[in-house]
Amino acid sequence: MAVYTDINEVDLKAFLAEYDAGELLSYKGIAEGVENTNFLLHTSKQPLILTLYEKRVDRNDLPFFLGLMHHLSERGLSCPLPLPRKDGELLGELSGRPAALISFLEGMWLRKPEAQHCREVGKALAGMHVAGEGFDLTRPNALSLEGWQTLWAKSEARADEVETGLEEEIGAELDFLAAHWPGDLPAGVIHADLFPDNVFFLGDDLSGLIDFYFACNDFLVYDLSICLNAWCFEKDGAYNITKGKAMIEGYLSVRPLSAEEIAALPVLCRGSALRFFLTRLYDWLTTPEGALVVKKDPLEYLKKLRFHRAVTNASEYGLIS
Ligand SMILES: Nc1ncnc2c1ncn2[C@@H]1O[C@H](COP(=O)(O)OP(=O)(O)O)[C@@H](O)[C@H]1O
Ligand SMILES: N[C@@H](CCOP(=O)(O)O)C(=O)O
Repeated sequence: MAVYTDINEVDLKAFLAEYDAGELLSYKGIAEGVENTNFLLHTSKQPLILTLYEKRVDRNDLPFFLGLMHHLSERGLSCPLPLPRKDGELLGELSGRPAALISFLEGMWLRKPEAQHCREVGKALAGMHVAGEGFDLTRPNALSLEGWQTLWAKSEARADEVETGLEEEIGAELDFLAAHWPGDLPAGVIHADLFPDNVFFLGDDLSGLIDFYFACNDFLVYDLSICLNAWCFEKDGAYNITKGKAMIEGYLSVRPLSAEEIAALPVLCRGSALRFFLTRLYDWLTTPEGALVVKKDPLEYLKKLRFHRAVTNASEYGLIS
């Protein structure tokens, strides 16, 4: 559940008065999500999402996230559009938190995505990469090689509580990735968290992408590796090559991949599996029992990481050369 900050009607009405958003009819907290507090608002004009940015989001990054949604939306990507206030600002404040109003996106996320949906996600991801060209703000990826080391330093001593031998295994993995991470690949704005819960569908049609709060600048194909990890494994831990093939074909139908990008895919998949393992491990070890947020299982990503370690060629992900 993710309603960390409560709001009252008087403050909300005062906040809304800064926008040309109509009269407030109703509002309710949204239980889903991990990072921020979200409310669904109905006004006399339109449904809206109100997001209050919580502590883990750096206030200095908000112009990047909100500006990016605006940029992508203007270029035809279906994603939430931040509403400007009457003074032109995209950001306000409510209950002591930075807060924004964004447009409501129709659709719901798929609990059991199939290969055809993975194809749509591949297309939409490449569409986002193309639409992101020309966005003039930049944000380095705080969750790449350096950030992993920082996170690991906070969890390393207790890692073996989760599985014996982890301290050694992850230490070696970090060394491997530091030595083999690609130096130069096509880069741009990536979503960096395009998991099933951040992609909406209406029936079998993809209706839009949400949750740009990990977006940053990095290798474009790294984003594809994140999606292969998030969408193409089954509950039993097996990689589903049919889904992977569909996702890669969908991506390639919009944006080609160079030989260097293809060759780098196995190591990038290792990196993205490690990235989600590390954030989950940190949360696993530090979230107090009884907290209102659902802790995600780090071992799911350890299994994926071990799978990628055995991959020698991108064709094992379903890529047909
Ligand atoms: N623009 C939107 N349109 C419709 N629903 C949204 C929108 N943004 C967020 N939501 C709802 O709020 C939930 C949590 O949003 P999300 O951005 O993923 O939060 P968090 O960053 O905390 O993980 C989503 O699963 C969805 O139900
Ligand atoms: N996708 C991440 C967690 C971030 O959650 P989100 O609700 O912001 O997408 C994971 O699965 O570890």
